[in-house]
Amino acid sequence: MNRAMMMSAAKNLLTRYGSTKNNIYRCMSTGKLTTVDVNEKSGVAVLTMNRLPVNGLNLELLRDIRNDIDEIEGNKCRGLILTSASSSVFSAGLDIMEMYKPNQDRLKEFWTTLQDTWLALYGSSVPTAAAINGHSPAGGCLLATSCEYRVMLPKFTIGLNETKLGIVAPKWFMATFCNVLPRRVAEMALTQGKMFSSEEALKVGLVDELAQSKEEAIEKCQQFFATFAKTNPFARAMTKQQFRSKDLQQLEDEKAQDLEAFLFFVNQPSVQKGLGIYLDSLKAKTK
Ligand SMILES: CC/C=C\C/C=C\CCCC/C=C/C(=O)SCCNC(=O)CCNC(=O)[C@H](O)C(C)(C)COP(=O)(O)OP(=O)(O)OC[C@H]1O[C@@H](n2cnc3c(N)ncnc32)[C@H](O)[C@@H]1OP(=O)(O)O
Repeated sequence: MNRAMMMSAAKNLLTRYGSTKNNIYRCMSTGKLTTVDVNEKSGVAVLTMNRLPVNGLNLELLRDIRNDIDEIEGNKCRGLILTSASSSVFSAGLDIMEMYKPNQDRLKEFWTTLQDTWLALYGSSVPTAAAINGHSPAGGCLLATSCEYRVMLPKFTIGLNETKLGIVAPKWFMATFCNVLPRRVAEMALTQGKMFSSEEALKVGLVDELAQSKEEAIEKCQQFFATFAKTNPFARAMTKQQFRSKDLQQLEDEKAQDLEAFLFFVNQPSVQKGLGIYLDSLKAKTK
């Protein structure tokens, strides 16, 4: 984060917390594929992804999540908990249909919106946590690891499985993973495309706690936010943003090249072939 960005972030935060210390605001859901419910007492917003069956991250869902994050920030919420309306899938990651035989204009818009959603979530000044109430591969894992804290239900899986699909996780996916896991564990898991069970994820630190139900997971996320009760929100947010500034700045600087690399990679005939085979294998499962 450069000096100008830092000053602007500081100004935003001062405006937000300066005069509103004791007020609680209600956030409104902006999208059709998400809902946002605010606990009026705690001021914590629960952002629920609701694109069933698997919360595949298509352009519209990403837009809704992005707009919700902006609204939650703007409405001075005290925390953001990301979760899913499905009882078995947090998010299946990027909707592969967006990348398979794509319309090129939409493909550009899709990737740019993913970049912006990540910048907004990873760099959010509001405390963030994920209540991971289902499987969370690839882009689902990216969303969860972009948050500051993770509580997961048992018997699901989470990880960056891109190498198993013949694709490469972009640098900022990897940086997000490395912000959570020891570097050695992250490198092994990334190269293997490893999906961790909930129990394994807890053991390596990919998630912070397990919970037996979604309600319990949300409660544990709220308890995490309560650990900031005696901290100054401005100092807290600036510390988080400075801690993450290298990763954020890198994507800000390389956004155009990252988009170009994505477009080039996705349009390779061998990648298209691989995506088609993978989609068929997913569909064959349900027959
Ligand atoms: C130098 C490099 C520069 C740039 C890099 C370039 C490019 C690439 C980077 C891209 C990074 C990619 C990130 C991703 O997120 S890719 C997506 C990865 N996701 C997965 O592999 C998950 C696949 N899904 C599953 O494993 C299971 O669906 C899941 C989540 C465990 C749930 O299982 P279940 O409840 O049994 O549900 P089904 O499998 O029956 O699925 C129901 C239905 O949904 C369809 N579906 C599932 N996942 C996806 C998906 N990700 N995209 C699109 N569609 C999906 C599935 O086919 C079923 O469809 P149907 O029509 O049969 O009902």
